[in-house]
Amino acid sequence: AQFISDKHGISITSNSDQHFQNGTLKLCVEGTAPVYFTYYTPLQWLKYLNLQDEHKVTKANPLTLNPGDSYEIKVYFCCHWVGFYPATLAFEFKPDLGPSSTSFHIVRFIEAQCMGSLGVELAPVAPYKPRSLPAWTPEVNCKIVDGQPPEGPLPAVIGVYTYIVINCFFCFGLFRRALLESPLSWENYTEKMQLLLYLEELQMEVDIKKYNIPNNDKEYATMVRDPVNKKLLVLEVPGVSENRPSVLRGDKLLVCPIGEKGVKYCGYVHSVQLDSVKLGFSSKLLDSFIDGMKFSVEFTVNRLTLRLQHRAAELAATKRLGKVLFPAAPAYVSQQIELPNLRLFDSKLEGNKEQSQAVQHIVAGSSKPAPYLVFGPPGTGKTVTLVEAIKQIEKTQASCHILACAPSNSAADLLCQKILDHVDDRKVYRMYASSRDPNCVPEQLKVSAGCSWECYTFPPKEELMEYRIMVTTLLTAGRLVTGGIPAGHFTHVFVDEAGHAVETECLVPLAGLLHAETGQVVLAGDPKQLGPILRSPFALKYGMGVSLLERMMNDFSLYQKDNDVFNNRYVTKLLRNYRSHPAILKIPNELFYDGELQCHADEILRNSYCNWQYLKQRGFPLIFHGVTGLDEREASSPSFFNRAEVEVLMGYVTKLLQTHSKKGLGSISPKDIGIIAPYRKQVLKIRKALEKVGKDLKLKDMNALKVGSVEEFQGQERRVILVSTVRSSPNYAEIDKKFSLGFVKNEKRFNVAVTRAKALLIVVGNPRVLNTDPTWAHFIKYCSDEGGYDGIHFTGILAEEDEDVVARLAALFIAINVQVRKTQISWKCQT
Ligand SMILES: Nc1ncnc2c1ncn2[C@@H]1O[C@H](COP(=O)(O)OP(=O)(O)OP(=O)(O)O)[C@@H](O)[C@H]1O
Repeated sequence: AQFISDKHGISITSNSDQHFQNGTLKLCVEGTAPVYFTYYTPLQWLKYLNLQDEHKVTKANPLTLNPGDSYEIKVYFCCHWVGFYPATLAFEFKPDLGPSSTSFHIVRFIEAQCMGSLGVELAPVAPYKPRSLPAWTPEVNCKIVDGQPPEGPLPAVIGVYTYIVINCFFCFGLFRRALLESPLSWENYTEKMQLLLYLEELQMEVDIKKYNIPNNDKEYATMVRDPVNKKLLVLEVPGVSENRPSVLRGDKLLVCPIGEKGVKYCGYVHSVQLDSVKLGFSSKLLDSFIDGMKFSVEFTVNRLTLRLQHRAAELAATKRLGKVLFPAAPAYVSQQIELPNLRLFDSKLEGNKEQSQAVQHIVAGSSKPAPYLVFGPPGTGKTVTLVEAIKQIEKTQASCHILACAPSNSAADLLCQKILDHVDDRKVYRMYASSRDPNCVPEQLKVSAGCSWECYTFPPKEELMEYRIMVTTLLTAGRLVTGGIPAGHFTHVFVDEAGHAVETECLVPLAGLLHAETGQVVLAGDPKQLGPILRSPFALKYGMGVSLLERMMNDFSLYQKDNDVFNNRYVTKLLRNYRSHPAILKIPNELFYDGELQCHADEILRNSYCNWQYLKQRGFPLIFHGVTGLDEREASSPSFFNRAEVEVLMGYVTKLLQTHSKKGLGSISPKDIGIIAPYRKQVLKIRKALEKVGKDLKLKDMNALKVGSVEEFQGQERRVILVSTVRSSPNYAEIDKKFSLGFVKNEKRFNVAVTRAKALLIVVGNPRVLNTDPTWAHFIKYCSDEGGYDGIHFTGILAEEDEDVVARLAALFIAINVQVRKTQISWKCQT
């Protein structure tokens, strides 16, 4: 405040409060005595900004400003890069020119935003106004009027598992702590896993309550009728698509109309939109509903998934899975396993001894009852190894039934698609949960692999049991247990991306379905990629952040190296990367895999962008494009977007799609490109922009260009990957941490994002913000050293830039502990 305030009768203004006009800054003098204007300077070196005044004021050439005078300084901004450019200017004056005269300073902030028409189109629909809800205790002991659930099977009878929640609340300090602190063992397994689940649930309860909306004069919720299905009401829930709050199709919430006491209406979620949910209520509410009616809203934790995990932890004990979950090394070295001779479906695997041996061991069941582990860095062929083993078992073992699972729907879809390459689709059933949005089901799976996507009703148990291969997410596999599929029916359970799942999730397809002695479990994954996502700091502290795959690798000798070799009867480590150009692999290989990863990607494919005309450096198919955008939000949605990054991304997408087949460069279609962005809003803005690009280029299949979060890309690959990091202000780091969002300071997310590309990787982000994270700093330096840096000027040495400002403030005798407040005065010029 001290430095931005006008002083000694001098005021510094622009012609207009809001916008620069003709780039002019005006100094006005209103005092009674003359003042000497001695110096002005931007406090950072600004390549794109140029200040000029007629008198060419310097210390050696000061200008006398008399009362009533005004003096103009012209500000020129010239930049080729879209983005947001703030700067701090300091103006120095003296009351007289005597040698002992002390100068005084006035500081101004200016901002320039350089934007194209697309950026203008994507502007916030309304200024961001976060909803701050007061703490509120809902009425208890009300009559609940049930609503209309979405079509599909309702949760069947599973244990309720609530008793211990209360129990654990009161006894936590006494015996529970000892249990949590003791190492996990088969003896305490169920109890400890359940306790960790309760801790997680307690945190979920605390988190979700913050979103409850009271019904008072200031705060209330309103709903409108869904224009398509008049029996549904639409409730605005900003942030719901980023799990803030976490609400899925089939979940319930409670509303209470203003003035009504003692009754609440239960609404079932029929679909989750970006910032709203569609709810099914009883006709009692619908009949009296009028648009604009005021309600209180209570969100509830969906306990179904928790109950499935509790049940799995319990069944693990009753079904005696000790030998599976705590595998012992065999007491004696059993005879050499006879490995089957196999003709592989995917002939590529024949050239890789580790992969083909892993398939043989899995087919032979040589690790039983211990799980077989396939682990290794990205793109080393874990998924294809699993898929090959599934196909071989299906082909060679007439009585087999295979359950293939993954933590997410997109990874399970990928598994299913790969299986269908060679297996008759009448033998495969892709089972979806009712929470799955039918619009996200890949087209190929809509016409094969059962028809469950359409109506979410499942065939009778007997019919289901006839399918040779069942593909589900880990949690949806719980339906098979509920549906009474007997233990042992599935002879093999495969879990891909197992490192991404909480152990109790991974238990769901095992406990109750697997025969402890005869069943074969296969886990594939990479502990260096995305791990389990948890809310409770206690659950994390006491070990729930370690996946089953990681626990196996850490704790059991049969999965560890003996004399520097792994025993491939139990475990295979894959190290040949078949996906990416070596330049793309270099940083993750150095940072996460001790340089062990070897590049074996197909030469023609991996080099297919090495001569792309828009590369900064021929032969180096990586671009880091520095953009200083703004991380904006709109209306009441907490999700972020960055228009400047969308514009830069679209520039590249257009160039890519316009690059026709040239020498060494295949033509590319939207399905070969993927765009990864960390926030839902950015994903949507990118999709909107892509529609425009698709129209301009007259492309019909633009929807095939996948845009999604890192979670949606885990396990996926594309010829070209673009990454938008969005963050441009370091101030939001806490939000990212709290909600497990964003790229900064999240190594695993970084690792997954940069290892999806085969031939070209383009990262668009703010180098100043990313540079505060050592992993990103390493990556940006690498791109710059190899000539792959593009975009705004960036020295790469942030500390130096900061010191520069500090030094210059000091030089101006301005105290350096100023808390610089941004945008006191903000001019925007559009170019
Ligand atoms: N032996 C091989 N020879 C040639 N290509 C292979 C071989 N094994 C795998 N690939 C190819 O490598 C790519 C990556 O394989 P896959 O997706 O199975 O890797 P992953 O280890 O599961 O990766 P991620 O950890 O990222 O999920 C695929 O395009 C696959 O076809």
